Amino acid sequence: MSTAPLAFLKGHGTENDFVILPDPDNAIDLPASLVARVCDRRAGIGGDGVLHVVRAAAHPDARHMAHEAEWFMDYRNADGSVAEMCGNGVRVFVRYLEHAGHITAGDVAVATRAGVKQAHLDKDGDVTVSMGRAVLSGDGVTVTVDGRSWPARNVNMGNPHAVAFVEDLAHAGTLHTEPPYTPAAVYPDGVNIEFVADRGPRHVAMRVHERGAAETRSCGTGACAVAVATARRDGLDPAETGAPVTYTVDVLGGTLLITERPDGRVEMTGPAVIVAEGHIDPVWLAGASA
Ligand SMILES: N[C@@H](CCC[C@H](N)C(=O)O)C(=O)O
Repeated sequence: MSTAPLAFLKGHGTENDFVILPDPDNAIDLPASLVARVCDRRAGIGGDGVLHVVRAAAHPDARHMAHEAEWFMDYRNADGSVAEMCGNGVRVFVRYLEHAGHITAGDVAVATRAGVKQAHLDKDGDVTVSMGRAVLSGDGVTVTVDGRSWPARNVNMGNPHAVAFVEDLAHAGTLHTEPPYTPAAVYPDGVNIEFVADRGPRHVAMRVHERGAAETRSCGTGACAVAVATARRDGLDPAETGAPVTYTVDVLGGTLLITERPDGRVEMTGPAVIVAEGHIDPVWLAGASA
């Protein structure tokens, strides 16, 4: 276990917050227990997840993408589990690359476990990410909270989502624990569950219970899943009309703009903020790694 001081940054995207661990050569030993300790809001730094920043060529999960993207977002949930993709995380990852002097404003490709994502960093600080295509399938689940049940649409954005339309976001309850859903077999690897309420034409609000992190104040892949599920509910499909469809998605920590293009690509635009940077105390690190 390493006991050298470890550089970290703290960042957030619509208050989905992350501990950023720059590690270009993939030299850090990062077991799930250490990720969970780092993300602990009382005994650690605190975050919904870790953005482990590694050169694609240096990571076995990303080497095959190194010809397309220099950097790999090795994403970990707060409980230490590995996730395929994180939408808010990609925006913060891009903001970090600029902060560290690796890129300037403009276009950048980021390797993720859900493939290479093209991003654009605006001069005003917003980041737009081409998130790929949403895959909707019929085999959703029924989600239950406090005696109320809703059918939830199954949407895959590289990671799994179940999208439930509710009358009132308060009906999602406290979300301290994962809402029960049936049948469980639909999501063998777990699922992120979004609760959605209408706010106006092409405008919704959501809350989310994230796999591996409990309720968070935002989920970028979740907002994309919500926008596409809402478009279909509203009878809108850009592939049929040839016109892009944009939804405003309010999350507890801000607002994301989600556009689905006629070719099926989903784009997400939102803020990305670096809050602080420092070093993890080597003594704490040795204890946390033990
Ligand atoms: N907050 C993220 C999603 C992070 C991963 C998710 N919890 C999972 O396990 O799939 C986002 O902004 O997309």
